[in-house]
Amino acid sequence: MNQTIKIAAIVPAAGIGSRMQVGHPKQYLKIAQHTILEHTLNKLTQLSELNQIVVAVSDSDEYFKTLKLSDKRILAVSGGKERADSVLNALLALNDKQPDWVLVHDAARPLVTVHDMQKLITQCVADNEGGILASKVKDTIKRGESHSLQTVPRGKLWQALTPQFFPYQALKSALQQALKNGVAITDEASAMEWAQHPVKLISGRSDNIKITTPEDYDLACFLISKQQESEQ
Ligand SMILES: Nc1ccn([C@@H]2O[C@H](COP(=O)(O)OP(=O)(O)OP(=O)(O)O)[C@@H](O)[C@H]2O)c(=O)n1
Ligand SMILES: C[C@](O)(CO)[C@H](O)COP(=O)(O)O
Repeated sequence: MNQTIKIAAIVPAAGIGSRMQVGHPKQYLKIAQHTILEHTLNKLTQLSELNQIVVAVSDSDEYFKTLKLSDKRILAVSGGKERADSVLNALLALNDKQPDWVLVHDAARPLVTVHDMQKLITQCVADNEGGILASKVKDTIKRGESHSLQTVPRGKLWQALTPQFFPYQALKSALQQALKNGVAITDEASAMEWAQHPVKLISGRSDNIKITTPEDYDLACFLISKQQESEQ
């Protein structure tokens, strides 16, 4: 990796975790003695390619300051109303650092592997194109509400994961313009697609799950124990 390339990570961690139904932000649920956010940051801090790690936290967050985070690259900024607002706040906070690339990774995805993140970075930098980790759809997909209306052809369907990795200036501009135009943005790639920038699809592990509901938490507890066993 060219050492002159400046890469910053952004961790959206300002959500309330309503679908987890635990009464506090899910990123502070404990798994194997550490919070989900700490597990996620532990993965990111293994990337020597990162110059900064900007964590977007809610202004009402009382938990982040209690974490024992020793990595000097970690910086907290205010999150926003929606995930995209939190990411944009973090992008604006990086204005003085002017990174070349940003790696945006959900706090709620602690299962990501360092290998997958390095693969994403390497392939995007080599091709000078932004991209995302994604997992090819494996199930039959139906469209409908109470009844199936259609079986959706799945040959070209992917589940978007994170990290999502884009040139800093292009992403900041695309996200600002997309939000100003009222575009529905649920990930960084949707803003880049709207702005007609390329979005590479880099195959990532399907167990890089987003912990959203109670059953995701139970699965993540098992998966993290397996990851820790394999690291011993
Ligand atoms: N205003 C927001 C909303 C979400 N996130 C972050 O974006 C990631 C993915 O969002 P999601 O899984 O939807 O988390 P929540 O919004 O907390 O969950 P819910 O939708 O169930 O409330 C999470 O790490 C979450 O903390 C954020 O930084 N700022
Ligand atoms: C960014 C993301 O994790 C990609 O799948 C997803 O869009 C986040 O969606 P959420 O509704 O904010 O959890």
